[in-house]
Amino acid sequence: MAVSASCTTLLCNFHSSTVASLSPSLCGAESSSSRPYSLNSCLTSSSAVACAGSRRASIVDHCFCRSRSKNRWLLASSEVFGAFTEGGFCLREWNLRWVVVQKRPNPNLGFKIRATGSTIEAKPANNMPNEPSSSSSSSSENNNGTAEGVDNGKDRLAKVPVANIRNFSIIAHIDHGKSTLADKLLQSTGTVLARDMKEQFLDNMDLERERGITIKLQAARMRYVDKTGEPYCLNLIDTPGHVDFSYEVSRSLAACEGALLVVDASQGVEAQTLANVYLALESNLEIIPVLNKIDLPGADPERIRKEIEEIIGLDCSEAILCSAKEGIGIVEILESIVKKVPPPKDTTKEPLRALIFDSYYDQYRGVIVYFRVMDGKVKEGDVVQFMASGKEYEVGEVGVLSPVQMPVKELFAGEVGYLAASIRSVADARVGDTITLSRVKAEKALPGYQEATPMVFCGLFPVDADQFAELREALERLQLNDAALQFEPETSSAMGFGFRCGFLGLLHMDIVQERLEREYNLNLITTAPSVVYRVHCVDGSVVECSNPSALPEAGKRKEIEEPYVRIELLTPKDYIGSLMELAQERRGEFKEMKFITENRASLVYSLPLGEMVGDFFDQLKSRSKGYASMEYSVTGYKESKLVRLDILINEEIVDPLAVIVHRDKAYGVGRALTQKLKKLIPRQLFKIPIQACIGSKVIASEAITPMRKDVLAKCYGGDITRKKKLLKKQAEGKKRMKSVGRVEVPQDAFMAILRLEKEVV
Ligand SMILES: Nc1nc2c(ncn2[C@@H]2O[C@H](COP(=O)(O)OP(=O)(O)OP(=O)(O)O)[C@@H](O)[C@H]2O)c(=O)[nH]1
Repeated sequence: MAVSASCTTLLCNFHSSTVASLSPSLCGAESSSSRPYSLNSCLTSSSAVACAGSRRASIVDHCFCRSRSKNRWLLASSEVFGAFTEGGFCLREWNLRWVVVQKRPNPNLGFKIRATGSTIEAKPANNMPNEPSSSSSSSSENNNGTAEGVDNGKDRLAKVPVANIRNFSIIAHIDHGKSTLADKLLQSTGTVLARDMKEQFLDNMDLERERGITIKLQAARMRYVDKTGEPYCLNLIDTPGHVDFSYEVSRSLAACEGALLVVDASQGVEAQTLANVYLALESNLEIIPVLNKIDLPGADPERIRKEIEEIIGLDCSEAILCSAKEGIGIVEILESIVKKVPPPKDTTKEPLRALIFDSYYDQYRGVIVYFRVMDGKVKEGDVVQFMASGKEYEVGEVGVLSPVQMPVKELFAGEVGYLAASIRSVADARVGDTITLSRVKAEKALPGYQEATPMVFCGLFPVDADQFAELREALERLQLNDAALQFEPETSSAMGFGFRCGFLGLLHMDIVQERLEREYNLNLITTAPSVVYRVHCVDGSVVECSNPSALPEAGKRKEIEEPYVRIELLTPKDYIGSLMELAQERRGEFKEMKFITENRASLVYSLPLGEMVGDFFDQLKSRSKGYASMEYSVTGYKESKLVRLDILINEEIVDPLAVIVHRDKAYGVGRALTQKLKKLIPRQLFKIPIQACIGSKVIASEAITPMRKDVLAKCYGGDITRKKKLLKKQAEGKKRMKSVGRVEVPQDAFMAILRLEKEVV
């Protein structure tokens, strides 16, 4: 039965908080849901616009109000898919939207609003094929949980029994196709409209799209009706693949019961495939192997199937052959998730325990917390307590991520969702904390996550000193959504005021720096990255030092320890030699080598982390023609013969150029660094000496010759005394300039150390 209504073409846009403050009875409207709405303000809003064009939109979370005086109905929605961009009005914002229709639409049906020319039609979603609509929170109340007449995208907010919930994650080595597969799953379950689909849908940061990598984990709830007609709720948690972000992977795995292990059918098992599989096995997840990219000419699924069995010991007889790009094998994957991933335990009756796996700060709603309900249930209005911080808040909204936020009434054990409770500080609701109810507290918190510890540090200084306050604010904001980012103020005689910042790795550092420059318009100078050294002083104290220029004086130090990592390299056998050479050049201690298949070997080294911060990864890729991959984990600290190498430019120490190096490499580094700086620093009108020193001992020196003005140009003839006088005056001028002159050190110079390794070793 189609309910269609031609209507006045009025779309009004309100912020939910304004609307929600007015009661329907006050403004002459009846509501079919318990939410209050303001009809009057809706109708008189100046932001009402006529909708032209022939775009379509589907509406979720709708509710109806009727004007008593006029026989008209309003359809309100907290979210509208599809963009009516005509007239400069875009529906894809986080506001309540209203559409005036003349007949009351049936609230039990999902709706699509079709805008054609100057009319809007409201039709039940079932009658509009090809575009997944969604029903609503009201539909979740009405839905009886059957699959009859429902396609997958619709009713994804509907409650299904716990036995029909599947929480899973996708793990893979970087670029093996996680995000592409996630896109296809969203699309084929109708969670995202075909028209709205864009590559890497879950990667919503600009940087993620540009670089084609996943940085932050994302979650999406899908509805899948299996071949027998049984509806399932699938919660997908997408994870990043780069080694810097393996911390995020472990967080998402803790919220799941199963994982799709995606392996590129031409490249096979890579270092991070292994690392992530071990993480998944540790968390007792059901692993479903998926061989992706079978459309590639070089794909050899049979070989890779064997490789996975040999290396990981996982039964791959039922591995799914897939091409995420071409959409092959997607239904098999969905069926397999439903059949193989175990449902969560039904612990709804127990006191609430929900594990926070992510959070971010929204400037209007406070901290938004993403969590998985392990036991119990939580609903709007509940007073919850965050067990680690002890803070209590009243829940203002709970909802699911599908993948945009969609409010629901209640979340039960096994479900994944978000809550907003006007939480002011991220510290109150830390990732890894357990949420419980304030009136019925859980006895024990869930095991949380280890805190992410920054491994790489560097100084960030604004080029323009006036931007210091802006830099602090920008870092504070970024930190709200990136718990792994650390910073503290730092002062340097050469660079002025700035911050010493800690990152998970070089990629993380690069991303933060780029976001600061791009999103906050800051012009920054970054110093060379360094690791945290542990200095044992003669007076018995132990100092942790991430800033080479702050290393205690040689006389005060007893010994310096540096962090070591266990690094595993997976490489085709042809490159074993060159990779062993690379590891040894970087002071690596050989641990073991084994052939994981006939053609591929795994090399394990113990290596100082400081030697990896630099061009190690680039070297690994270039020496193996891109075929090798690596994975590392920090093992602890070890004593090393380290010294601080200072760089003096124009006889002044430039703190940010100081580096901590191994004693045996100091001369090589000193020489290469001074030569490199000579090329990078522009010539001045005076001579600039560049020296590398250990303590007061100069171990390498270079000089930048001055630019010379020809002061004798106008001095014709042979008056030698006049010429001498002019030259003397010029020499004095240069001396004075040298004493007061500032040498501008370009940004490239601070990064020179990163590109030295090849020249030194
Ligand atoms: N030919 C082919 N290419 C694919 C397939 N799946 C993914 N790709 C391509 O492989 C590249 C990497 O895919 P992504 O989905 O971004 O890989 P990812 O594992 O999510 O990478 P990260 O998010 O950085 O960890 C992209 O260029 C995709 O277009 C496939 O089935 N066939």
